[in-house]
Amino acid sequence: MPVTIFDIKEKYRYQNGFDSYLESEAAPGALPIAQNSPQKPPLGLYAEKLSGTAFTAPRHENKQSWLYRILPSCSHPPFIEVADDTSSPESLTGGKLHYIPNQLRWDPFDHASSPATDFVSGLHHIAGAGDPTLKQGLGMYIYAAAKSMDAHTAFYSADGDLLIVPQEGALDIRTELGYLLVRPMEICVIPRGIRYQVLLADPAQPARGYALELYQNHFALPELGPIGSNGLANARDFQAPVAAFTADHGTTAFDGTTAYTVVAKFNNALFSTRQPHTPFDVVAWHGNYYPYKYDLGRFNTIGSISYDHPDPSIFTVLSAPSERLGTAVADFVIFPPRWLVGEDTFRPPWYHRNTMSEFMGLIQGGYDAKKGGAGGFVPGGASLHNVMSGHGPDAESYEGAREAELKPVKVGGGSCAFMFESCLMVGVTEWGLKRCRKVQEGYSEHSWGGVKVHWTGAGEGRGHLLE
Ligand SMILES: O=C(O)Cc1cc(O)ccc1O
Ligand SMILES: [Fe+2]
Repeated sequence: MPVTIFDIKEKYRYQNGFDSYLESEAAPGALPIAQNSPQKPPLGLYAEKLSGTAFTAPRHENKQSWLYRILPSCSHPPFIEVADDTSSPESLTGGKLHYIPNQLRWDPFDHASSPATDFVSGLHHIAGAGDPTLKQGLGMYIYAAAKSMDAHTAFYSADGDLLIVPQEGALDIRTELGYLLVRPMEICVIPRGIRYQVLLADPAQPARGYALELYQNHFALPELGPIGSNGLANARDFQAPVAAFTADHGTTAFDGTTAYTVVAKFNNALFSTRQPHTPFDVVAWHGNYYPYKYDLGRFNTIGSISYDHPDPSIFTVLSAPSERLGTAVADFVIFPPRWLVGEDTFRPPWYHRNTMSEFMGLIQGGYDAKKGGAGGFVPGGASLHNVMSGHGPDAESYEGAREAELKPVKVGGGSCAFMFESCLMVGVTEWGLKRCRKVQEGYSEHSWGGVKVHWTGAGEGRGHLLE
């Protein structure tokens, strides 16, 4: 049957709200009224709770959802570890982490080299910190997929919440809780444990992008302080799916004729099991633990309308707090097109050494502090400026901005860079340093080797006490 616009609209209906309490049923009467687990849930469904925080987490942090499904997700044979050959391009494990103070930049990462590579086999661990077994830290990933995941395969991660940033190719993501269409310039978050399948929205358009896995805590909207009650990413612009299910449940859960594969990411290793029933059999759900998407074009950018370049925290879309107030394990920050009007101001980012680490990527266009083109900072590439690794505009961008006429300028029309910023020192995997073969030789020399001396003062000096 040809797919019609009506089908597409039905498939991608959303409910709006960040951290809201939502509910959806794909068959009338599937949600129990006024209780969660009746003796016999409606329509012969099973009730299953999915928790995203400890049962006893404070109310304002508590995240749970109730799923009403045809069969419970425990009904599967044991998981078996998938052999991981780290020399294979399909290896998720990036290898040991290397901690180095040098500035690093990567050319655009390759698209999938094999037509058989899907989202899971094309997911590469590039950098990270901490440990999923301790639920501490984060992992950063690059993905490249040439094809949709098999229609009978679902994936989940026990390691954390995955923030996906498509750079090329729209993703049609089927989750247990419903569908999300995520195009470049949109992002989504799939919480820990939720099973999903990543399909290419256009099978002719291979997908490539970035991802961040949060081993601890969950993303929240940043505080707005004096900005007030609206601004940056507004809660109502986050979209959650509506329930969508298929009734394909085999005969018994353990009969030999297995039809569906479930792949689990567990401590950065992959395990799989096969079961006769589809994991996408959730007929209804309610709760505040759900996958969501956000269109970066809806970001309400705020900046200086007087002078000086503010901290990039004003561009924070989502923030995952650490235990320390105001300090994030992971901030997701974007640099969208915006007006620069600052008077007597060096408008690009200042030179800096940061206690936080900064992993940056470019979704489209250019970035005002770095030259583009071959060997520059280009879409699909990345950079890492680790804890206290000095950086800032390259020499060329500095000279340009120093001399620029300070009229109002729209910077970055049609462009969008982003940053995964973390309070943790970030290690780079073997894949990131070597196997991907994208590290730019001489990045720091090309960028800052040529910074000019503009000093106009004397050859020596010493501070004097005021008399
Ligand atoms: O390093 C970067 O390009 C990211 C960045 C941007 C900015 O406007 C201020 C500080 C900062 O780290
Ligand atoms: Fe920076």
